[in-house]
Amino acid sequence: MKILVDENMPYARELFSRTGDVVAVPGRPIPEAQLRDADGLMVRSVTKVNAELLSGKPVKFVGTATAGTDHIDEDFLAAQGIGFSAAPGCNAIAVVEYVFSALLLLAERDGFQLTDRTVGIVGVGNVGSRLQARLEALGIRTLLCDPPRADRGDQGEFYSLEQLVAEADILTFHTPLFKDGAYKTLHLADGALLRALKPNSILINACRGAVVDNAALLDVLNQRDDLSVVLDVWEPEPELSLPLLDKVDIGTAHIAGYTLEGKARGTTQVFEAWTQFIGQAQQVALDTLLPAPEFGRITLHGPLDQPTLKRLVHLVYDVRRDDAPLRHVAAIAGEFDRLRKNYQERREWSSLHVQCDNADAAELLKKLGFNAVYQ
Ligand SMILES: NC(=O)C1=CN([C@@H]2O[C@H](COP(=O)(O)OP(=O)(O)OC[C@H]3O[C@@H](n4cnc5c(N)ncnc54)[C@H](O)[C@@H]3O)[C@@H](O)[C@H]2O)C=CC1
Ligand SMILES: O=C(O)C(=O)[C@H](O)COP(=O)(O)O
Repeated sequence: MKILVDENMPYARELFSRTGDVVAVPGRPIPEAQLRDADGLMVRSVTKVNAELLSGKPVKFVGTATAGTDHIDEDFLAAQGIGFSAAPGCNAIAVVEYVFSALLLLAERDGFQLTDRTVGIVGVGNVGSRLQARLEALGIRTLLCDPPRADRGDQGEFYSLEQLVAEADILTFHTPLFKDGAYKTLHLADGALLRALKPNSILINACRGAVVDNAALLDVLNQRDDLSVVLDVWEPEPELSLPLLDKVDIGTAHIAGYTLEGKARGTTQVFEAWTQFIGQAQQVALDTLLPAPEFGRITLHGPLDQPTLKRLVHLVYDVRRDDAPLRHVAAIAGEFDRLRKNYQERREWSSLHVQCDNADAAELLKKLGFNAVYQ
């Protein structure tokens, strides 16, 4: 059995080689000749999987080690009887921690308390719901917008996008990219929405670039200098708008989900789906794969206020480490993907063991996802 895996999938070689011969390939562009005798194809979001790529090829199963699936023609796969699995939720914690890193940075820069702000979350799935839980643990008010969930009658209070725009100080997008249909998200944040944002709002997009109309955003930023903008994703990628990058407060190369844990979960989720598909079901415990983190243990004396939380969060991950390199190389063809391929190891907050001498601080840090104890 031959299995093609994207070279940007940690642990793929060691896992998939348990079931066949593994060939690691770049995802953009994928070397199509390698598909002529491949049984399995494991991709990331940069590979468009459709009739053009797979017609006439023997591939029987496609896995994507990602949460988003807009790069996959699922109807085509189903029509051809090709098995498919994505990795829902694999990197949701990473995206949440990216958002926190950015917000704590902007709060320090602009001198505000996050507890004085209302956060509107658009798309309340794996990312959005974890973000809500952590914000609420800190006492930060959230407003949720998720029409598919509201229409399904899911528990919770859901608001319209218009209500979020009218009330939220921070608006953060965590939807899939749907190009059409009842819940279309293409250009969900269009010129009218962007112009209507409250004064001094923060806009965050860490889902898919085209959920925010990037040309309209640049127009609005040329007219309004009160907005702060955090963009991890761009329209289009990898050729982002350099004038827009120049205008945003934080700009990164689609790496919000790139913790080692998040990527490894993506690999293990599709590996488990593949082994089930070929009738050799296997399960993988993530902690048997991951190395010890660079910073493992720290002692926190006293209570947890916002500046202390910011220092702790930034010890694990400071978003500026990804903003500066993008600005440095964005004008050079191929560098967006190179930054992503050579991504410096990043870990999740749970990798940091925090010993606290304050019981409330320990309790809160645990709720936020740190490995905290009171002693
Ligand atoms: N920047 C990055 O590195 C990453 C980006 N993503 C992107 O973020 C998206 C969300 O990720 P997850 O939370 O894991 O996905 P998910 O599928 O768990 O949640 C998406 C939520 O959006 C909701 N939704 C759908 N249409 C909507 C609409 N028109 N308005 C408001 N809400 C809508 C869905 O009902 C669902 O609850 C992914 O589809 C992916 O494109 C995900 C992980 C990493
Ligand atoms: O999971 C998703 O959806 C994402 O956006 C991934 O973090 C993107 O990473 P790549 O698949 O493009 O490496």
